Amino acid sequence: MDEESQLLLYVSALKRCPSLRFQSFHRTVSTSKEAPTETSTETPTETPTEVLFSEIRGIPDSLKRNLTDRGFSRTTPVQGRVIQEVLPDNENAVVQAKTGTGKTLAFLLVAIKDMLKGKPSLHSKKIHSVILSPTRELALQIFEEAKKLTPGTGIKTTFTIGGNSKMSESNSIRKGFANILIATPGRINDHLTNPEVRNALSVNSFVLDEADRLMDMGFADTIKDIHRDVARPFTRRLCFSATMPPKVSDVFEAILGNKIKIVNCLDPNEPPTHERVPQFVVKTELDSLFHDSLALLQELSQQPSPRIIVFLPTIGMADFLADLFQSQLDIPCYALHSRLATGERRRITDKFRRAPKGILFATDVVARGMDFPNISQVVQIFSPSAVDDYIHRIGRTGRAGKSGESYLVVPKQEQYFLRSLSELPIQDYSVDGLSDEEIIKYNKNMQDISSDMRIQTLKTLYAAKSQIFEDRSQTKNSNELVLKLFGLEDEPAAKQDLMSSTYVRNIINKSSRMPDRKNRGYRQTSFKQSFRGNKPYKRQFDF
Ligand SMILES: Nc1ncnc2c1ncn2[C@@H]1O[C@H](COP(=O)(O)OP(=O)(O)OP(=O)(O)O)[C@@H](O)[C@H]1O
Repeated sequence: MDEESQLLLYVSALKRCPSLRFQSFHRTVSTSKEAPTETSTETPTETPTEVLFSEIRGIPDSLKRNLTDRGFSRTTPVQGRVIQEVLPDNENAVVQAKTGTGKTLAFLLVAIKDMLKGKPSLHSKKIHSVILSPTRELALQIFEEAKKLTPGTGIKTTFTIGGNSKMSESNSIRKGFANILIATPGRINDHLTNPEVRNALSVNSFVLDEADRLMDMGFADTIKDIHRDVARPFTRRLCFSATMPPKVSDVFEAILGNKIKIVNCLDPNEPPTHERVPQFVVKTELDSLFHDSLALLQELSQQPSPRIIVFLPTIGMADFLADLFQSQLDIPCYALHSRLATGERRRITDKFRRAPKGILFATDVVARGMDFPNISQVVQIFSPSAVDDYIHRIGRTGRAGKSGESYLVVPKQEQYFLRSLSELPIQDYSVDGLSDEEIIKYNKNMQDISSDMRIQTLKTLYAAKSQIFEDRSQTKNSNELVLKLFGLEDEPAAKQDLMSSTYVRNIINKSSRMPDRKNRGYRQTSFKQSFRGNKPYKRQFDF
């Protein structure tokens, strides 16, 4: 079968097989003459994947010095594969490797090599590499990585992200202070309406980090628009992520065209998460979810250097639990989400990054790509929206060969989600309950939070977790349990306030109209209305 049909076979297979992931392919559908075009389900290639940076040809001594200064002597497997299979030529590539394995440095090395073109340093006022990130925090992190990598190369790096001064960004670009531009999609798309910015482009590499997330976040058309404005015939397109579900294939086709090299570092015989990250599940009742979460965090806080990230389903929940738990956890608690101003987000991110111990209560704004050093545990309270989210969240710990642990605290109403994790090595875990004294303190802390705040937070939970309340056989019970969870069971005014929300009422009424869950295949609710009324619900991405 010729190479062109290999590629068509591959992309159409991606569309046909919903469960297909790149694991079953490696170095496939490359239409480059010199690379093999076999389609195989074997384990990744035997190419030696960990090479010494000092032995790599094609990167200048200044770059090698900067790597040594970072304490990096040899590549990680994904870096080794990318350096040997992607760096030498100018092909587009899709690279998949587990979380925390050094994908950032891999694509930066390619971008730098592509713009230096064999010269030891660059003297240019043009943008030669555009790197897209789904979140501001990740864009800033990539920016910091690039700045540490480029001293002595003449390469200048800048970023454009929402919440940052657009004028200063535009000046940097127009005055030629940017050869590498790291951006979030919305902001760069704004800048590209400026002809002076477009004239500054001579892009050798167009990189999508967390590529599947970028295409999944409703950005697909924006990504295509940016690609149309940024890419030139000589531009190399690179897509990187730990997960690459097939739903991104049509956008891939639009961006990657018909010359794709697939570099897959996942072993199909291994789970997609780190074997170094033991995974546990705490099964709990809805009304004791906070109690059990607090008890777990108290237990984890006793270890020598507890640095924990707790993922919550909504912004309100992140703020609420950081506030509620702080006085019963003897380590600093931080809340991070997209409703904070960019400056505040940077301050909290930096503070937690430097803290010897602490707990970061966050939404998925830090679920992907974020590299906080020495995260001892990841705790997810409520189930994530999808298996990929579960994998990326876990990937915040166990990075760069370090150890870590993962805990999922899930109420009975969401334990169906565990079926989608059945291939992962998750063990049951039970926490010791809070002592009577701690329960008294907890209840006081809960009552110290205004019932308005508790109601508002509870409403966000209805919005994000409507499926918990849709099951008619459990709705009445679930409504009572969440009121108890928020200490509102004895506050009729609060119940009244909750029921005054159109959205909440619609969910509860909807469940009364729906057949019992046992008579219908469970499906993820794609709710039609925001809880602020009958406006069409636009999935709010918290980034
Ligand atoms: N060659 C190397 N040697 C040692 N450490 C490395 C090397 N390359 C990267 N690292 C470190 O490994 C950690 C993870 O790197 P990085 O954040 O790029 O992983 P990733 O694969 O992009 O993760 P994610 O999938 O979560 O985005 C970082 O702390 C980075 O500094």
